[in-house]
Amino acid sequence: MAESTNTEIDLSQYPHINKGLAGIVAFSSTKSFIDGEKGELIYAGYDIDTLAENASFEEVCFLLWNDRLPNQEELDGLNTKLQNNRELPEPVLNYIKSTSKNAEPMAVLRTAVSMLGDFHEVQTDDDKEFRLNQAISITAKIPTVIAAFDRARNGKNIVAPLDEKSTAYNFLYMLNDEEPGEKAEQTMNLCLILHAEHGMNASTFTNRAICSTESDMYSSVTGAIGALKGPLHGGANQQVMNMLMDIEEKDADPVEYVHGRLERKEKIMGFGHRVYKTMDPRARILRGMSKELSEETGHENLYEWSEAILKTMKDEKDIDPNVDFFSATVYYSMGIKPDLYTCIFAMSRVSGWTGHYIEQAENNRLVRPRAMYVGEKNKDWVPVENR
Ligand SMILES: CC(=O)SCCNC(=O)CCNC(=O)[C@H](O)C(C)(C)COP(=O)(O)OP(=O)(O)OC[C@H]1O[C@@H](n2cnc3c(N)ncnc32)[C@H](O)[C@@H]1OP(=O)(O)O
Ligand SMILES: O=C([O-])CC(=O)C(=O)O
Repeated sequence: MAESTNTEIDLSQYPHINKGLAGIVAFSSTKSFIDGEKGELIYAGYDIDTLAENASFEEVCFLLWNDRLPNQEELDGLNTKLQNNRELPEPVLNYIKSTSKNAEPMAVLRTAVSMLGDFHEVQTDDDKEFRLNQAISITAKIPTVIAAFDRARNGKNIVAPLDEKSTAYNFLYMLNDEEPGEKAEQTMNLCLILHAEHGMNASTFTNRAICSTESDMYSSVTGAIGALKGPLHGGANQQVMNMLMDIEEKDADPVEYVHGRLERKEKIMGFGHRVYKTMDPRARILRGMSKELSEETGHENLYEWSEAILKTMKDEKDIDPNVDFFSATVYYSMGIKPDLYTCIFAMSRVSGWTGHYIEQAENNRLVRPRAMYVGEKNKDWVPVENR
């Protein structure tokens, strides 16, 4: 065995270490502000409640890409561009058709967005215009990928995107092959607004780190999708639904169920947040939607269990729900399959990711933090036959 001759770490090289980069401010940004103590969220100057009440997802996209709201002409222009960019290139569609029935939707989305990079827009002289065109193209195509995959894996015909209507309407239309009602469109629009942007979360950080190497937007969004997929981030919404389904299958009492998981030191998905120390304002809005939709669709039990879980988590751990907790029952009430929930998150968050990409590219510095080396040093080389 090689002998270690030096395990001392020169701490002067490392002023501090922040596991998980907690509390580290690495970028300045105009995209969003979060007050974790008050439970406040602002996108480019507008409170989330104001946007939830008044905006369309497309207006939020414009806001995140331009730091201001569009006038009517600009909004019409953006809507037309999004509508005209929804179709997928044939090879991407063929890939989606070729995926296995059991493929993870987020993995398919990640690969499809990566493939879309092969068909990227023509570089224009104006970098900003080029980046905006790419942001529009990716944002327009993600719903088509998700709907096409879901229909292909179920042996159903793939529904071509509409060249009219909102992102929310078109997505539900492609997914179900029927025109959505006004309520369904409004609900989906609201969900897209609520998930669009959230500061330096793990996927946006990943996206900015990739952008900082002067890599392209498709690579950044592909990486971000990979980061969002994990259950500690966007993947939690699917896990919330799995938990509710598990409670149903086991005919369990939700309070005892949560106690059991906490005793086993398991996390309850949809709870806790790195920044919020109170109720996530998006969860507050989604909570109301969940109640209303659960009652309307006869899934009151799921909403009641959610409330029982919320109370137990507050009483036992003083931990509040995050955006992923009530979004699960909202999507369920809309008849959407649980394994698509994180994809719908990505369909919205792509607006924030691409907004941050544009911001990073316009004021770039390579993202390159340090790691504290805690391994050994000065080991002697031992030839392979002697190890
Ligand atoms: C869109 C989003 O990404 S929102 C977040 C979605 N993710 C989830 O819902 C997954 C469940 N939640 C979590 O895992 C965490 O709360 C995170 C990852 C979101 C935040 O993590 P961190 O800021 O690193 O907090 P950390 O995981 O260290 O938790 C602090 C303490 O609270 C506990 N805790 C935090 N969240 C939970 C939870 N959901 N269930 C049970 N205990 C929890 C931890 O066990 C830890 O306790 P300890 O100090 O006794 O060890
Ligand atoms: O901010 C975070 O860490 C996670 C989150 O809520 C989000 O990305 O919406």
